[in-house]
Amino acid sequence: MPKLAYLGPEGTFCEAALRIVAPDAERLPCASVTAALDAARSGEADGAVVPLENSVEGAITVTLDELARGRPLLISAEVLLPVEFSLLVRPGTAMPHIKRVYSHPAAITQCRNYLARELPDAVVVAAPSTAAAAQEVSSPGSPYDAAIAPAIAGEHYNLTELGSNIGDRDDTVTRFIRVSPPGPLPEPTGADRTSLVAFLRDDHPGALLEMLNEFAVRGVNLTRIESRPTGDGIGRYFFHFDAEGHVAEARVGDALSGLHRLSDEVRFLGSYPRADRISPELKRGTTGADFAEAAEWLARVRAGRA
Ligand SMILES: O=C(O)C(=O)Cc1ccccc1
Repeated sequence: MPKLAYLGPEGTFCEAALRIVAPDAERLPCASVTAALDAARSGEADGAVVPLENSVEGAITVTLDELARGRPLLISAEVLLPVEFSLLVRPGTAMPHIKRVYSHPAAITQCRNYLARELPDAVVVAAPSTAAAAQEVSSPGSPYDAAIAPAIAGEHYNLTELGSNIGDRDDTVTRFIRVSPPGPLPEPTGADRTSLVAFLRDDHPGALLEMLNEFAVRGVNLTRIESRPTGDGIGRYFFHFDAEGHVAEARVGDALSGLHRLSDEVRFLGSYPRADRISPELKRGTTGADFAEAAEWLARVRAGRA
């Protein structure tokens, strides 16, 4: 039974995602995304489940930055989890008593309209996770009056739900990933995603366009691109890419080697089945058979047989 670290404590969305991706795994709650990934890196856990992006708020940047640096980890699975937020208080607290609200930054930003409408004067403070906020609010001496967290966290920490489904949109989805130290890749399924990070070799006009071109000319569709600061000064960025397909497929493998040739460093972050099971539509000339036929043709040319 694998042991998987996750952003705890019990009751986070991350735990719900972990239960979907690995129902039988032993769970190791951690205080932060960094701590969960470190547990996977050190061998304290066999892997970790962490949030990567949200359909409303975008990237969970701590995860992007952690995966780009330090000991490499590979993504082996993803989960799309619909997220619904509740306003949770200690029993007996009424709306007018709420002066300080506590929650994970991604939850706070997704409940902006509700907070502006219902609690315009409340101070809103960032917590390490939604369930950490609920746990804190449940302690009698807490300086916080309410937490924004999954309803299940309210049950777990004996809180009362004063508002349910308080997110600005009711179709919000968060994408979580399972990562582990490098090892055999999941087999291609025909509906896969490949994640990677690329660092520019030198800054020049069209540098990003050249990177994108490596995907475009091989018919590889991108599902996410993100620039993140390297930390080495203003204007210095590296890039995260999610692409349709598996590195074992010719067009994806070729695009990655092209990117490798023109980048300072490419860090491969994994090829794994897409949670939505959507297969890419391949343009004529970009299928595996097309690449194989072209390689055979080139071999004939080189052998003087064309
Ligand atoms: O804090 C949690 O419960 C998490 O899993 C992180 C998070 C927070 C808000 C939306 C999605 C994920």
